[in-house]
Amino acid sequence: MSSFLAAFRGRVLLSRAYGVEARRWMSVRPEEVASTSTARRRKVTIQYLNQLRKAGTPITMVTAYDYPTGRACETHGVDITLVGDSLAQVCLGYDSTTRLTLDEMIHHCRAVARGSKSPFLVADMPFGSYHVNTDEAVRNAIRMVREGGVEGVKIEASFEGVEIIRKLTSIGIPVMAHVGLMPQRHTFFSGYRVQGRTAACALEIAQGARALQEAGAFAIVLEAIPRLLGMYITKQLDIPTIGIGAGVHTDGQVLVWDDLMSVWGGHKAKFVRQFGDVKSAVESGLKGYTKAVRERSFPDDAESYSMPDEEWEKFLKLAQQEGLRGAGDHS
Ligand SMILES: Nc1nc(=O)c2c([nH]1)NC[C@@H]1CN(c3ccc(C(=O)N[C@@H](CCC(=O)O)C(=O)O)cc3)CN21
Ligand SMILES: CC(C)C(=O)C(=O)O
Ligand SMILES: [Mg+2]
Repeated sequence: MSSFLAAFRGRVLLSRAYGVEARRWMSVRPEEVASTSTARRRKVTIQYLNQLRKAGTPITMVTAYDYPTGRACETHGVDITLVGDSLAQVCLGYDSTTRLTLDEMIHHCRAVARGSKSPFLVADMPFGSYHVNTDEAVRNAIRMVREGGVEGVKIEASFEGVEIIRKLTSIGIPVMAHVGLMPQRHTFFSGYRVQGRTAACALEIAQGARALQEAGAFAIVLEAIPRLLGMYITKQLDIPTIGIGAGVHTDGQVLVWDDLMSVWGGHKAKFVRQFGDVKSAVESGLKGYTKAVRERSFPDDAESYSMPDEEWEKFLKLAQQEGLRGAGDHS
């Protein structure tokens, strides 16, 4: 499909989903979006992401699980903030994302949403919240939008996600697909394994990705697949691809906050690069604090409060009259 046709089709799909207001809104330049009367006043829209893709400007996506990380993503110009279900492991201490409940996810979405106004805000639908049937998936996605305040949802699925994506898109909930390594299926696959290393498996992933695009996904995460396959799927599709362990030729990249900031002390996948060193900052901060408290160098006078000398003298007299025991009165 030519990119013109794709853009047109995307526009029709979105117009159908969002109505006349969206058609007007979508024809404005992205830098103007913030000043339109749209409710969220987002700077980063689906249209803007597609423009980045067409311009060959890589899209940046980072996970966030709370208000301060949401604020940081906003302040430092991240394009998409993802409330990933990695939340379960890096933030809540579960051993798998499959343990995360929808209520827990929504609780964190609300915090991130309060801190993140301009990046496009997407959240993972937790394991089990979209698997039983399409009606339940719709009901739960609506909760994530209405209660969680997210703009789009992400689901880990290949062909089996087509119907859900079609339905959610038709009612105006943008869906990001996620193929390749699907962490919510780690038990079935006996671990977190690179996917698509054989011709047959690669073909299945490529065809699945195409089907999810046709179903209406606005973007797709490619996780842990060979870089050649990441490049192939990116060329094949008209929607942005966001890679994590899918090589450098995808339209964008995503990493887990705790991985890229070196907070996460657990297993580190091959695709992780540590750009920040929060772990060292935390270590030196806590060591310094506990040492200063123990040697009574914290707090100093500037970090505590004073009172007028005459009030202090009056207080001591009053306290003595009342029979209180205090400073210099312990013997
Ligand atoms: N901290 C963190 N980062 C993540 O990226 C992440 C989470 N947690 N939790 C949820 C899922 C789990 N993910 C994972 C976990 C492990 C590997 C991993 O170790 N993969 C092997 C592949 C080995 C192979 O098949 O050759 C690796 O060595 O990279 C990959 C993705 C991605 N998600
Ligand atoms: C790593 C990203 C893509 C994710 O799904 C998560 O953080 O849960
Ligand atoms: Mg996830």
